[in-house]
Amino acid sequence: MAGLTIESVSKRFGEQTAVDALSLEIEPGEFVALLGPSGCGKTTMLRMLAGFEAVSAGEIRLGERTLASRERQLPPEQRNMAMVFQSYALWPHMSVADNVGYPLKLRRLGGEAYRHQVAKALAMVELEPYAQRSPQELSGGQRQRVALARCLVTDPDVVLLDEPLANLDRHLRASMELSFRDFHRRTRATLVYVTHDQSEAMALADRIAVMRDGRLAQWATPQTLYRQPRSAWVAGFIGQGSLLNVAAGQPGVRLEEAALMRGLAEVAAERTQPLLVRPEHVTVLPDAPSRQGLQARVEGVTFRGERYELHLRLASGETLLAYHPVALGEGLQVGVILREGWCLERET
Ligand SMILES: Nc1ncnc2c1ncn2[C@@H]1O[C@H](COP(=O)(O)OP(=O)(O)OP(=O)(O)O)[C@@H](O)[C@H]1O
Repeated sequence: MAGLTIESVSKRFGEQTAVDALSLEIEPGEFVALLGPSGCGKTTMLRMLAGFEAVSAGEIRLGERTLASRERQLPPEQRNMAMVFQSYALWPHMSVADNVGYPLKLRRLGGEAYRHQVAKALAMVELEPYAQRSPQELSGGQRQRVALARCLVTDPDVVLLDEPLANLDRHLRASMELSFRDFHRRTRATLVYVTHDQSEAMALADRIAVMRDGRLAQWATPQTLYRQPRSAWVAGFIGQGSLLNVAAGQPGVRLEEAALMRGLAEVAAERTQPLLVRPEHVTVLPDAPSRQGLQARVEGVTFRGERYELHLRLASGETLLAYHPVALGEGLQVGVILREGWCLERET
């Protein structure tokens, strides 16, 4: 199997740059998410991988083979990639099996080889019992699995997915996340998955390319993005947390409790290093008689089932999000201890 290389790829539509010198090195069999807000260029990047859009600059390669450069654009059917769209685009008048086999018919495959490959693809998404049904007789999740089987039937090197769960309700999305992971484990296909939903990207992908305005903001595992986001923008996009300024540390450094608490005690003018504090690293002391830690006021309380989210305001005026096992009254003065924080790049 071959890896997918995206090297300094740009796409311009007239004056507008939709993708700006993006580079990614994707391992064979890797599950990669392109994540970012609406308009950041995710779909344009996917369409350039598929061959539906030409690149304005840069190069896309699968192993040693150049798929796209300024001089050379391989047509979609010669790339051995398959794409799954948000709308499943199934033929309503064909059975599930015929829908799945359609790409094979286009390649003029018939007989036993055809039947075998359709059966294998249906088994991959656990839809064998539904082979003779029409797509109208299936649930949204099952239709999505038919679309997956149809893209798998030709044994593609790379599967491209454009917000494949966007049309499903929340409950179904969660169960489809599990079936996507399962699907990936069984096929070991290289998957490139476009989404604007960070929790979906975190749950599914081996690595995530976070995009902003056509550029790569960070390229890392979900764990690294959560624990070591490069900038305040990435931190704000991934998970929950608070941004404070501290007089300690430098970008890319983790601060432990003692250094962090000292750095926060400084006057505002000295506190120039932006810092991310995740809510699970905040300890709230509701009735600290010694007035330990920083002082804060409870401004809002939200019940989240297994815990409460506290919206706190520090004496400095900055806001801080914390988790707490029980509800606290709004307006209550509390002490807070920040057990760790992550120093971010200063935004330019
Ligand atoms: N064919 C086109 N002609 C002109 N501009 C385009 C074209 N396709 C996309 N764009 C512009 O390029 C930018 C990136 O669009 P793209 O669809 O790739 O974003 P996206 O991140 O996939 O957004 P969404 O999540 O909303 O689908 C947008 O500003 C969009 O308006």
